[in-house]
Amino acid sequence: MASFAVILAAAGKSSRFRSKGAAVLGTGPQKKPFMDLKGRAVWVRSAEIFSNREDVKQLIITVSAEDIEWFKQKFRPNLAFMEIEIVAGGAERADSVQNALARVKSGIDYVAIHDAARPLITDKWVGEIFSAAEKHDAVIPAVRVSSTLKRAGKDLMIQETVDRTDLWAAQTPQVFKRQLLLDAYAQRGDFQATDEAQLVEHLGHEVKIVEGSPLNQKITTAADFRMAEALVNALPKPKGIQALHPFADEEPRGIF
Ligand SMILES: Nc1ccn([C@@H]2O[C@H](COP(=O)(O)OP(=O)(O)OP(=O)(O)O)[C@@H](O)[C@H]2O)c(=O)n1
Ligand SMILES: C[C@](O)(CO)[C@H](O)COP(=O)(O)O
Repeated sequence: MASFAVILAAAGKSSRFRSKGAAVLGTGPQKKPFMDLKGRAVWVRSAEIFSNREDVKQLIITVSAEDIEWFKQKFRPNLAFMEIEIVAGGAERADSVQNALARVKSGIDYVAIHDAARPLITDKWVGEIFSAAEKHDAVIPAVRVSSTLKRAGKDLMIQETVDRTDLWAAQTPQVFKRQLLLDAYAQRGDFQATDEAQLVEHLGHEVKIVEGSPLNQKITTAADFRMAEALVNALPKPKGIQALHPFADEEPRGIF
């Protein structure tokens, strides 16, 4: 069986989430990975999909250095149960991932990087992406762009319509052969890639898309959080988690 390390990126500032007038939700940092999503924190919902898997041999989460002590106290049971290592995040997402990548054990075959802010991931989708990674060494989930795309100036006046043919919106978990990702980051310099695939593409290595689901949305704004609240109980529950959480008895209202 191939082995996977999973890096959960959760060290962002959530600046687009904490928009003006956003309700203060509970105590602690008002950051999206820590928000309670129908009984479980956003990051816990993302992590549990991976921690349940036999092929996941290491779980690392990036947390902003300023939040680490609070995070350790607040989520001590979850961290202990899922055996998650905490790594201090960096200024940008790529910095955070690089910090975590340095901690991946040498015997691991593949590294998956998942936005902790994508809590609606399912075991089925992860299985599809992990299987594809064993064939292609570098894979990402993505969905076809379905809206017409416009480029606009700062005045929001449209400058052009962008041809959306063959355009895809990248998602996570992005999965790579461990050495390939190490090589990609070694070449990074100070390039602030917004996803890991860009760095692997820069190496000239092919990256394969696995068609994903629009339900694997990233919580960026408060409106995204409200959408996630509406969707979360419609998704299949992660295997083996039912007995551990207070909302386990809620039947998923199937939209699948
Ligand atoms: N320096 C950073 C920036 C982002 N992330 C993580 O990467 C994921 C995707 O990033 P994004 O949605 O942009 O989160 P934020 O950077 O927090 O959002 P914003 O740009 O609104 O501040 C999130 O789970 C975020 O916590 C990270 O680990 N380290
Ligand atoms: C990695 C990602 O989710 C792929 O779409 C996206 O690039 C993250 O961007 P963000 O600005 O860091 O949320």
